[in-house]
Amino acid sequence: MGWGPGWPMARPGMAVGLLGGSFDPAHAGHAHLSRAALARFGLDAVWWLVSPGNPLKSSGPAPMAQRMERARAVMDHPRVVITDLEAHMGVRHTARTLRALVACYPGVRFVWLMGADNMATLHRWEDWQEILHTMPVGVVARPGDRLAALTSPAARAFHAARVGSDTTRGLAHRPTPAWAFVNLPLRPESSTALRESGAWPQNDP
Ligand SMILES: Nc1ncnc2c1ncn2[C@@H]1O[C@H](COP(=O)(O)OP(=O)(O)OP(=O)(O)O)[C@@H](O)[C@H]1O
Ligand SMILES: O=C(O)c1ccc[n+]([C@@H]2O[C@H](COP(=O)([O-])O)[C@@H](O)[C@H]2O)c1
Repeated sequence: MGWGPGWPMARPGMAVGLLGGSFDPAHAGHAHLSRAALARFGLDAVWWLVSPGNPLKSSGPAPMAQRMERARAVMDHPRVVITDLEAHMGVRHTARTLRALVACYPGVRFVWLMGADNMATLHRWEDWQEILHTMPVGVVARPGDRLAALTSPAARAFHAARVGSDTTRGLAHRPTPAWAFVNLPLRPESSTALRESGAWPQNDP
């Protein structure tokens, strides 16, 4: 598996945040998280990894082309790149994705980004400890999930690796394991709410 045509460019030393997600559909909460991550973690770019399908979700998302189109409409920012790299690589488990990207982009300082809800369940992901050893992790507050994230099995297991809130800007350059939690003005948007409201096509059966 190697770097391919159409993949985003990144120079060694660049700090790049990776926001994996179902984006079914993308919404203003994702855009808010991305802008905040650029500022709070001192990132040069954020790449959205629009997932072929969350390994823990039983029903598949809407077709990739539809989700990519919506993502591009929601997030039009010079430093945010919308990608379907996991589909190209044929992977959907994050540990495998991160392994591949680190190998394909030597010298690039990646940070895995996620909302607090995902930090709360990280211990159920494949090779989740490896994720924390592969790159620093930046977690962004989400309504209702702050406490669950900060008391989660992953947070407890990696308690000593938590970076203070005053030093999050250099997160990408920290030795691993390192993770940071940032409290932002919370955004209530969720893809579930949009699907339930009928504003987004139902999943394929
Ligand atoms: N409003 C939000 N605030 C902070 N983080 C968010 C927000 N919405 C989504 N995220 C984060 O963005 C990433 C991708 O989210 P995802 O595509 O699953 O959207 P979602 O709204 O959580 O979807 P669903 O409701 O289907 O679970 C996840 O890490 C998630 O925690
Ligand atoms: O690797 C795993 O086992 C794993 C389990 C659950 C979720 N993830 C990833 O977490 C990201 C957020 O997923 P979602 O569905 O909450 O948007 C997305 O990139 C998923 O592939 C990964």
